[in-house]
Amino acid sequence: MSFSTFAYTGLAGLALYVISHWWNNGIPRGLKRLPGPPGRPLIGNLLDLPKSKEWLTFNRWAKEYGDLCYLSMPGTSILFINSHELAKELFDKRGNIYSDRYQSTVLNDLVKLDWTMVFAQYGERWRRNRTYFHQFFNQTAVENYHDIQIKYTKTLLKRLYQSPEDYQTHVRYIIGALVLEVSYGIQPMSETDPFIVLSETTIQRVIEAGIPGTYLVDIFPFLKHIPSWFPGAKFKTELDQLGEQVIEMLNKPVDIAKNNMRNGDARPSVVSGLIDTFENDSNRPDDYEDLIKHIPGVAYISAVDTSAGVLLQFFHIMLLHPEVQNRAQEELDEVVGPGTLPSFKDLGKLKTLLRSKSVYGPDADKFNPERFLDERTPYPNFAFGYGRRACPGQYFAENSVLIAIANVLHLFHILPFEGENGPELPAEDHFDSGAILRPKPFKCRIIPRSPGATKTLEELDH
Ligand code: HEM
Repeated sequence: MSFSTFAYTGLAGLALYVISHWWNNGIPRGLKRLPGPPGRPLIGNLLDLPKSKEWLTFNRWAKEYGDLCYLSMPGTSILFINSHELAKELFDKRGNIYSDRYQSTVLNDLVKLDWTMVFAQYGERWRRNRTYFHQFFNQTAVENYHDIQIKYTKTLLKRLYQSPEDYQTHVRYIIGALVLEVSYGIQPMSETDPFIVLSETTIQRVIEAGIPGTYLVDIFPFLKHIPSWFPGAKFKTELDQLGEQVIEMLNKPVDIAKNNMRNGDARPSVVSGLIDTFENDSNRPDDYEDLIKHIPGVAYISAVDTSAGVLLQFFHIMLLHPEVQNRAQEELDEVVGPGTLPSFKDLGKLKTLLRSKSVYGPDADKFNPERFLDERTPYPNFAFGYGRRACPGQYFAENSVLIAIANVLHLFHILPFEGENGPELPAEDHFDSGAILRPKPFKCRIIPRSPGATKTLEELDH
């Protein structure tokens, strides 16, 4: 096929595709369109998708259109579910039909991330991988990681004491190191460790590539068939390279872990646990070597940005709500006492930390952790999703984040940065856009709460 024939065929295909989609607007005949922003001819709601502060637009749509809000555009449609009850009904009760994942052309087909449990289609392969994952991250299994979580919490305290202005780097480092150690038994010594750098850059690129609209091929999936040499097909080479980077990220730490096992100096980890399981199993699956890479790999991909994001939100919230900070510190003083660090046992004795009005009442939008002092208030675990695809890392995440928060609050005050014109506070909505909500960088002061806290910090051995 000559170049021009190919180009014309492509354009004709595009026109047919757009017209047919526009004709029926993605809705089967005989059914009514669900409520949602009206959209434009040909492109539907493509331009309605917000480019920043998405949550504000989503919130406005929820108020305007109700529990269900529907958007359609070439290539895909989106249904927002704006009620806790409806989400429970669909994902918990009807999980057998509503547990699939959106198959992204960029992430699934081109970067080839369909092996990860996060993006996998609902089915046998996903179920089996989730069972293996669960073995290492269920509510009882995560107790094995308490010591490692305490170790990195102490590292965080020490680093905050030495260079509080770099708190964001410290948070990302300790979460990355914690997950590397749990997954592979590897202990990275600093944020410049090659594994940390490789995984940080890879995950960042995956997150960016996954934002709908970063690549046109997400909107016009047929573009994935054009050959890499075709003008304008640079995206294919870029996404191929990203796929190779992901494979490198999966392979390298497993090779090190296996090497350590051969030399007899491996720490227990998800990788060593899987190798032990498969070694003694005559019925092990044919692709067990892949599972040894994929199970810790998916833990790493899913754990770091989410957990670090929540910890960074904690600094943001404490700055904006000093009264909540004081209240939590008073409670820590009562439960833990001076000269000692909060432990996992103490967490059970502490009460503290979404916005569903039907669940939390008319002031659901207000940051008011005291509402959880009332034992009738439902625990907000729907932050981890609903139904069969709900987050399987929830217990590990809660432990990592809560032990760090309790320790930081017990020893430090988080205070506004003193600028030339007085105290500076980040705005309430000072957040980056994207699938994982993270505050944009902001300055603050993190100082020991008392001479006793300084002494405890001086004595830390990490
Ligand atoms: C505070 C931190 C975290 C939050 C807020 C969070 C939240 C979520 C949410 C909302 C989902 C999607 C659920 C759904 O589709 O209904 C999810 C999925 C997932 N999370 Fe987490 N997560 C966190 C930490 C972690 C950690 C630490 C791990 C691993 C140890 C992890 C592993 C996963 C995996 C593998 C999935 C995909 C599950 C599937 O599709 O079957 N997450 N998470």
